[in-house]
Amino acid sequence: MKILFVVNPVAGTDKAKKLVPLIKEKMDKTHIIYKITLTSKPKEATDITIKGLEEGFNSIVAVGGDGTINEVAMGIVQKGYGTLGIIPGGTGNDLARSLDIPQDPEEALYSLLSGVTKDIDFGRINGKIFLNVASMGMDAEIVKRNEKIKKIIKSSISYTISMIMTLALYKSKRLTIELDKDSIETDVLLAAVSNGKYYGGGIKICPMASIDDGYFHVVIIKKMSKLKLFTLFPLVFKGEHINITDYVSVYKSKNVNLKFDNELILNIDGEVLTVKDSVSFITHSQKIKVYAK
Ligand SMILES: Nc1ncnc2c1ncn2[C@@H]1O[C@H](COP(=O)(O)OP(=O)(O)OP(=O)(O)O)[C@@H](O)[C@H]1O
Repeated sequence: MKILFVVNPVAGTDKAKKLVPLIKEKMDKTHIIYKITLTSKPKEATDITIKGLEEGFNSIVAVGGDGTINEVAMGIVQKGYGTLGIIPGGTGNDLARSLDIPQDPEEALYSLLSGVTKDIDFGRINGKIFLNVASMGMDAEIVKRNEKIKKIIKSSISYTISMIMTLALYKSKRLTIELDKDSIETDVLLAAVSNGKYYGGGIKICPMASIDDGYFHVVIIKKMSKLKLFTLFPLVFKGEHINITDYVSVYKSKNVNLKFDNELILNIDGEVLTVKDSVSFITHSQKIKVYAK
């Protein structure tokens, strides 16, 4: 094992940066060759990963949130080798949660050093990859709004505030959802293409999603009255919304194509992307090796 730790100093409003001394202290007690590199700008983690793999580091550990993990994974996918490690240092850390990686950074490091790995699926969309959840509709608007609010309120409560504001203001969107075996046209509040179970800081959007089964689970929440929405929404936190079958459907599919008028805001592993007219989510035949049990 030769490990490169890629630390995003701004992840989790500097939570990841504060983990550097802990990583040094614990790693110095081992005989493992390691290096710690801090990113200096967005997207740089991909280039750092590629360079690290070329220098002979076989394990690249993302120290940050889901955005950092995604960028490191992109480097591993581009090179076609290397094992991904995760030390949760972000705000939400939902992929770690979906993978049962401890939220405590020290425990996550020990778990990683035990060397157990798992091959996980990932999806492709417009040249990007996603490991956890790609979603659209109300929740993508929540993430977009949260990007503004978290600059003012530097705490995970910003997400709750964004959520309440969006619940009150959001209008549904007409989508045609093409799956392997079905095509559905409906007004949706939210649709989530899930590889992992959790997003948004622990919301169990898709309890039946399995990160290594080769499929996406697609959760579709249909248009409903605001009153109904306020009663149904709390159920999402525990994954109980899927029992409200009048409004919520779940499909299993290898590929998903969405068609819509004008623009759609997507939330891909916590990052916002705006797309036009249509977008496809494709399961990739390649897998990513991750330190997880
Ligand atoms: N040095 C840097 N300066 C500014 N932004 C950076 C830097 N390094 C990485 N980034 C960007 O920070 C963004 C957020 O990272 P990340 O998702 O890991 O943290 P988070 O948002 O706190 O956690 P989570 O997604 O789990 O809620 C990413 O889009 C990444 O490109």
